[in-house]
Order: sequence, then structure tokens, then C-alpha cells
Amino acid sequence: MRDLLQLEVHDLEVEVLTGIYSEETHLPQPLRISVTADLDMPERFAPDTPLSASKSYIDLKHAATAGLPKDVHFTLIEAVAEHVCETLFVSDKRVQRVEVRIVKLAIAEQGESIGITMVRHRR
Ligand SMILES: Nc1nc2c(c(=O)[nH]1)N=C([C@H](O)[C@@H](O)CO)CN2
Repeated sequence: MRDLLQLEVHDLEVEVLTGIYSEETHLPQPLRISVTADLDMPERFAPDTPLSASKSYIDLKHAATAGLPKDVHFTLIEAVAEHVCETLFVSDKRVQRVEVRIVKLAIAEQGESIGITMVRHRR
């Protein structure tokens, strides 16, 4: 089995224009987004191995925050997850798989978490 490195960022709260219903189409709403990216990695990380041998986890944070367009309405949160996946695949060919979990915070009634998890593999 191949070794892999998983970069992770969890529980980012991001305002995104998303939703099916008319009351959701004008104002951004809060989503909780977590991202895991599977990366090819070198044979070994030595003490002096530079960051270029890996990938900054800050890139994941950027893909799920500033990298999301403010002026696009995403009908489904699936499309938000898709955008995050595409950003990471395009940014680095070593990224082989991306998992994005999105919880739509505004629809919780008693603290439950409602949303999706998308897993995409590089095609
Ligand atoms: N799989 C999905 N189901 C639903 C979504 C969605 O984005 N993906 N969105 C909605 C509505 O926007 C809802 O959250 C508004 O309360 C319903 N189901």
C-alpha cells in the first residue's frame, strides 16, 4: 500500500452565498468547513526537509475561505465542496484525493450538524 500524507484543516467558519430557497439567495450564510487532502510524499522527511517537500496546510485554509468567490451563488453546498476540491487539485499535482465536510450552521434546531461530506479523487 502506498504511503500518504494527509493535510487537514477543521471547523473553519465561512460565510458563503448558498441555498435552494429564495430567502437564501441574497445573503451569505455560515458554513463550517473541514478539508483533508491526501498528498504524495517523499521517501522520508529528515529534520531539515523543507516545506517544498510537502504542502502548506494554509493552502487548504485558503481554498475553503478566501479562495471561495463572494459573488457566486452556490445553489447546493455540494458545489461549494466541488470548488474547494478543484482549487486544491489545480494548485498541486501531488494532491490525489480531497475530502470536504460542510455543515450548514443556520439550519440546526437543537445543535445537530446537517450537511455533506464529498470525497473526490484526481481524475
Ligand atoms: N444535499 C443537499 N441538500 C440540501 C441542500 C444542499 O445544499 N445540499 N440545501 C438545502 C436548502 O438550501 C436548505 O438548507 C435550506 O434550509 C436543502 N437540502
